[in-house]
Amino acid sequence: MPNILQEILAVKVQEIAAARAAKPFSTMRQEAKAAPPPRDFTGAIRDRIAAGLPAVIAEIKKASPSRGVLRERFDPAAIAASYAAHGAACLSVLTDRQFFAGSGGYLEQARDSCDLPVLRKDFMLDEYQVIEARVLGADCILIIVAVFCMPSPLTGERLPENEAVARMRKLESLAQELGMAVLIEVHDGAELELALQLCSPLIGINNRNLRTFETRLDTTLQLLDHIPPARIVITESGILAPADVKLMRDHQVDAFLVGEAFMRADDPGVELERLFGQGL
Ligand SMILES: O=C(O)c1ccccc1NCC(=O)[C@H](O)[C@H](O)COP(=O)(O)O
Repeated sequence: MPNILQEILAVKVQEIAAARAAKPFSTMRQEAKAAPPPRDFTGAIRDRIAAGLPAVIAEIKKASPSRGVLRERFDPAAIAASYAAHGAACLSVLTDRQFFAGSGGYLEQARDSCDLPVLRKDFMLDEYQVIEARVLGADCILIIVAVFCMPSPLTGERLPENEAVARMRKLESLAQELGMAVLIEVHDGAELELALQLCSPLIGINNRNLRTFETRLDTTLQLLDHIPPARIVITESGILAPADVKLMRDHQVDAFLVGEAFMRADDPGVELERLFGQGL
């Protein structure tokens, strides 16, 4: 039985093939030149931390495979404006349609309604998606290391480690060439070893196991000591209460990626302040 990540990747492979057939890579490259200039995603996080504040990447997602529909009344522009008014450092917008009810249009609407840098939250496999992210206006892409450690949806074979790293490096260099930041996401020690072979400073530790959905904040605490101080640790998933924020900050984790807690609230920005305290 394929796990959810494998199911998602199988769909991505088809989506990428269809997108490439509809608009070639070279045309997308041209379109990327006309995209709005990138905003400094890493800088926004560093500035918050340097000021002694939590750096919150506030997520915009209508639904998820583990939770179903999170928010019926879904207006990405209004949510982004509320996040900006209540102290978010950056946005994360789900663009996957089939599993998260997202879209590239949501990213554009969110980015247009504020001046925060935006992460395109999707399952990146191919350079085409990186260019597409920039065309949409994204300032950061996500590289999920688990994606490159899975058996391929096409061949059923697992990539050797050096090949997995080479593929991730290709995506990372293209993103950097286009002026975007890269958030590298890991869930365990083996993935972290591969992530540290890339050069982006942003290391996301996903507390959620994307194969089983089990979410444990301990995941961040266990991996922390293995991350060199030059990298910025971002704890992702399952941050629901002020006590979760305190636990992380007590361990010097000051950057957060939060979705569900905000999406379930009447006003996501007000919930951000409630969770992280006023004065952001
Ligand atoms: O959330 C899921 O169900 C999920 C399933 C498969 C792949 C990824 C998935 N989620 C992406 C995320 O990691 C979260 O959107 C993000 O970290 C925010 O988490 P949360 O605050 O718990 O919404």
